[in-house]
Amino acid sequence: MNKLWNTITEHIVAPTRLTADQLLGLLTPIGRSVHMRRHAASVIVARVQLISALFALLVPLWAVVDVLVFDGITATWLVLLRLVSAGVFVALAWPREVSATRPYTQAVVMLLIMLMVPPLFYLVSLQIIDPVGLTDSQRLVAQLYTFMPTIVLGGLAIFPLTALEILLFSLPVLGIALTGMTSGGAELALDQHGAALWFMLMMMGVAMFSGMSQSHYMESLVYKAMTDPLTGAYTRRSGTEALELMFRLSSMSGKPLAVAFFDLDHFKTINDNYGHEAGDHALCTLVERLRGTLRRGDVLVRWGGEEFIAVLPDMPADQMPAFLQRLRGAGFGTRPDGTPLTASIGVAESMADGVMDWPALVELADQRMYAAKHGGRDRAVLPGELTVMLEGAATAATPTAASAG
Ligand SMILES: Nc1nc2c(ncn2[C@@H]2O[C@H](COP(=O)(O)OP(=O)(O)OP(=O)(O)O)[C@@H](O)[C@H]2O)c(=O)[nH]1
Repeated sequence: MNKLWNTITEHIVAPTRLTADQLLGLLTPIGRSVHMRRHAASVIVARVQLISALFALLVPLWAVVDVLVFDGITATWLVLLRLVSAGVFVALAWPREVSATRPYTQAVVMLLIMLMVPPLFYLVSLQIIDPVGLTDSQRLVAQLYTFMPTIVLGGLAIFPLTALEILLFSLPVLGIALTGMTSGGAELALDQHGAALWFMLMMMGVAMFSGMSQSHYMESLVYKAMTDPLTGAYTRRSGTEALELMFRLSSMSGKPLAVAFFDLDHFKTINDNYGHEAGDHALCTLVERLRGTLRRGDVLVRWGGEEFIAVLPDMPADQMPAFLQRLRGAGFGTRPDGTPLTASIGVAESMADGVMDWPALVELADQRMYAAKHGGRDRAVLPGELTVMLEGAATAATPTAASAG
């Protein structure tokens, strides 16, 4: 079964492989990390600006065709419509910074506005052009406008969007196209409506496939640039960027942000007794276990050699014991001699600790990690200096119950 899955995903998203979790991430943006969301948002904003700049030039230029083909009044209305559309495109193309706090919202709004202009142009053009008594050339130009919603659906393919996003962006465009078809009078017969709809749905499918591949490719590149090659955790540099953004977002939304600082106990003895490779293996196992426990949207950072921090958005201090229970269940892996690998953990939470910025939050978690070390290791110190013992945490096969003291 696994082999079949790998073969399928290898061919679909070659040259990279796709895990079930990654596939879920391509279907819906829910749970995407802030980093990925910000990268996707900056790609979307940049592309919207580029296409809008192009359309800001092309849309008024096409007025020459309207003037040559249609009568004076129709051409005047169409030219006016073109000027309004070009104005919207100019506004979208205008140089601007990607929002530091709400990049995704900005990207969605800009993309939606850009996508709605051509279908709305088509809808209004139906009111301007009288379908009765059109000459051949007038009919040809008018029919070209009916393609606008379809072109927009195809255009979605150049954005790194998930399947759900493509669907949501397509719905208003399809709605306008249907409205246009039903108000287009006798010019478009029902059989043509069917073909046009079928074509639009196909375009939507192509856009979905392309958007998902782009998202996956973008995420792979971003992932490579941001992660530590040994463990796959975020590097300290990308981790601090994520922390800064997540702290700002949590302050704005009034939600708590927690940081758990992990330091493996007596890690040096693994290197000394079994070699550096065994030490590397232990670090990778730790990250794998932590990953299994963290939620989508949590961020795991390799802060230093055998020090890691987990950034946990929307995690109030009173949920920490449950979080530690889950950690205990997964364990941190074993030493080469089979004994459990243990860690000392310091946890800080923005609201319970009343900290004003992310460096203070990390500093506090670090201090509590040291308190856990000095208290005897293999334990966690939480806000309010509550200590949670973690004995046995590393025995992956036989998780034990937590005891707070
Ligand atoms: N194998 C391996 N070892 C590393 C890596 N990065 C740091 N280390 C080692 O991690 C060890 C950290 O040792 P210490 O800071 O003395 O801490 P410890 O032995 O874990 O003891 P306590 O923290 O006091 O429990 C050092 O020996 C580093 O060389 C790495 O990427 N791979």
